[in-house]
Amino acid sequence: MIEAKNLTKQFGSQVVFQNLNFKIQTGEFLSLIGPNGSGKTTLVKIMMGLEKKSHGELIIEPAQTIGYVPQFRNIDLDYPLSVEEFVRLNLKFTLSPTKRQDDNELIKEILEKTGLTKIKDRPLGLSSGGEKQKAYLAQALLNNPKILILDESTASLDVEVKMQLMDLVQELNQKYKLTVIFITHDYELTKKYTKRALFFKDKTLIEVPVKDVSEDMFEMGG
Ligand SMILES: Nc1ncnc2c1ncn2[C@@H]1O[C@H](COP(=O)(O)OP(=O)(O)OP(=O)(O)O)[C@@H](O)[C@H]1O
Repeated sequence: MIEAKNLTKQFGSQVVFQNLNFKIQTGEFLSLIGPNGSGKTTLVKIMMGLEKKSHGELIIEPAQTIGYVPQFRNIDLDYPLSVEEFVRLNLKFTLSPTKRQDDNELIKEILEKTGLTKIKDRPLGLSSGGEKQKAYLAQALLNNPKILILDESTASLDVEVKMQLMDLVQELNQKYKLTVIFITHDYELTKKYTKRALFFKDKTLIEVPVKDVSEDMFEMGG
């Protein structure tokens, strides 16, 4: 479980958000929504220990490791690594043959889980947008996370490809009780895949059941 108590973040005199109070239960699939600049990325950075909170508390059990899938960015056609080599980048280098054997097993399992086994030897640069994004997802799964954060990971993918990626994430959520936090500006995906939204409004965070999520919550700006 993740719990925030009066969590506040300021950059200098600029208050990004104040007095956030929320709980995220293990195995939940929820969206984190709100206008540009409302604090979504800042909040997940605090969760990942990359940014410091200003006041309040954020409690995450130590065993709840976090995997992070970034926004889709295209990769050059001549990028030199294969899909499998790219996924391996997140493994720690080891000289131990036993550890290497375990790593090989792990990579095999992750490629299988993410549906990348068939194309593992293909140059990543020549893979489709959806396949590239699955490779980022596979990297995020390497450390056996209990919480997966998707940071606008479906933005700029075709609708069908977005759905395929989200179907895969949903399967992982259900099979492994993975907690999924989906940062998004996509109304349709929020409605289809998540049960609940945390909505940034007026520098605070409101908990909204998915049936009450409306399109105007996704309007850009502030
Ligand atoms: N390191 C920083 N120093 C100063 N201000 C920052 C820093 N990081 C973020 N901010 C500011 O904090 C606010 C929240 O930014 P954040 O990136 O968390 O918003 P967001 O909701 O993720 O936006 P978007 O939907 O556009 O990605 C913005 O006003 C941003 O300019």
